[in-house]
Amino acid sequence: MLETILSTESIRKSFGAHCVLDGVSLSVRKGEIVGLLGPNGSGKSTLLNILSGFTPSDGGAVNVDGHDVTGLPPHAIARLGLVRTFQLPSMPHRMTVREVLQAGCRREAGLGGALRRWRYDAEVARLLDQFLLTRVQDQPASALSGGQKKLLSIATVLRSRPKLLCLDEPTAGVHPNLRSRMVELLKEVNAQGVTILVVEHDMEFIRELCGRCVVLDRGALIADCAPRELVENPRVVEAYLGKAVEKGKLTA
Ligand SMILES: Nc1ncnc2c1ncn2[C@@H]1O[C@H](COP(=O)(O)OP(=O)(O)OP(=O)(O)O)[C@@H](O)[C@H]1O
Repeated sequence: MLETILSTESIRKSFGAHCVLDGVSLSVRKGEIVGLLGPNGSGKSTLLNILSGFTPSDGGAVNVDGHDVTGLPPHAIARLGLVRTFQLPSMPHRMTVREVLQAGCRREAGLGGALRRWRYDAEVARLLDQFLLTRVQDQPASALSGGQKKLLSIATVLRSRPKLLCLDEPTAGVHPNLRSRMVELLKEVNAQGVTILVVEHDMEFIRELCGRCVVLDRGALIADCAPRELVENPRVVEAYLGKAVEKGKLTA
């Protein structure tokens, strides 16, 4: 039985009178790649924001690798091993791609100047190569394409050697060729021991990448199953389309 790396218990969140998360409990085991799915507005990003400390919940608890992180700020949660990327990564204007990656190392490994940075050059070069960014390493990070920014944001958070990587729509706006490469990359990252929770609408991507999916609808968990089982699940079909759907034709 694999150990649990992430669990949430009865997470609740409302914005004014709008209840966005209504008691969400889920868990992720070490080594898994789990897809977090749901129609637009179902609360996926809000849940990710709560897990990573960017938004306070109204109730419930979050546990990361045995630590109660409920209410902790993002940097404290990151130090415990949970890092995340954003749907629309923004990049600094005055830093090159390489400089962004060099600044991404974890505190205990040291951000402290040229000498220590020199020791990380090999790893930066490896990440640039792995994430197809070597050619653009001297360009301003803000000048990258949308897809390249997503790759850079994943590479950057990996510098802190996370235990759990949470991705918010990594393929949105990304060319299909790069999408396939992203599946390979994330599988490589996972094989190196990083558990992954990924919010995504692209069902093909989910099918190729994830071993398991959890589905949110109107703030409640309605499914926890293998990706191939999604089209068989009437609650999921109903949530996405509001009607029955031909087998294999479910799209998010
Ligand atoms: N800061 C906020 N203030 C008010 N309402 C918010 C806020 N953040 C999110 N919401 C609302 O909460 C609901 C869920 O939003 P959320 O972004 O979590 O959904 P999502 O499942 O990630 O959607 P999508 O797939 O479209 O990105 C939406 O109705 C949204 O308008």
